[in-house]
Amino acid sequence: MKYAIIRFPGSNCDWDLFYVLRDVMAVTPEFVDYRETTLPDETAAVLVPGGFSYGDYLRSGAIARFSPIMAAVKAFADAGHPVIGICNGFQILTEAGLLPGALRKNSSLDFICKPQPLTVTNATTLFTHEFDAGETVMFPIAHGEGNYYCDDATLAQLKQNHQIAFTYQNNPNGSTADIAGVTNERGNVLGMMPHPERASEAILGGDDGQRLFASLIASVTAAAQ
Ligand SMILES: NC(=O)CC[C@H](N)C(=O)O
Repeated sequence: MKYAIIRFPGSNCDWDLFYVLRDVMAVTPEFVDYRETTLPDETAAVLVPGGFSYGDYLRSGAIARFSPIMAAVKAFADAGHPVIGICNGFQILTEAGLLPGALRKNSSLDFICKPQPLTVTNATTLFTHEFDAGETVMFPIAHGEGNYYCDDATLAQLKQNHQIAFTYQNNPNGSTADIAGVTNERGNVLGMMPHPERASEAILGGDDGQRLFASLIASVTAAAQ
């Protein structure tokens, strides 16, 4: 089983994810170039990393969504397989229509880089079942466009379908309803602005992020049996 990490021009958290998957979680990651049109054989999950794809021109993720690989990512998600987008990956997945809502500039208009306490709002997803519901975890954020927006009707749906996975305790960027991470309605696609891959070893200040990857790996392993 492989964990496909998509690399766009300007991705900069690709190695962070690769390192955590291979060296901390002991699974097999593989980089996939944005110009590819297919995912590697035996891909069990797709991870869209953080960064500044295409220099964040237009809006973050607005150009990356047209990359050749994105049709394969969409087909993979449509088939019910797990896809996670972190930071710029979240921005790309919303631009691609795989997740509801949009990411706007932080309300302060500043780039914000600091650890954030989050509440695990839904601990039953493919990506969060190793957490306890309502638990506080610390993940860093590092973004200029992390201000999650959706309209009232979408927010009502997100709440009704339990699609809000993580919320900020001290909303740093103006996000609607303190939302830090959401899933699609089916629950197999997660996007989040905070970085679990930068919180997966005690030496980095905390290892809460490991349980997100452990959740994903357990879900993928169970599905393969
Ligand atoms: N680390 C990231 O992916 C953040 C970059 C992101 N494109 C932004 O909003 O600034």
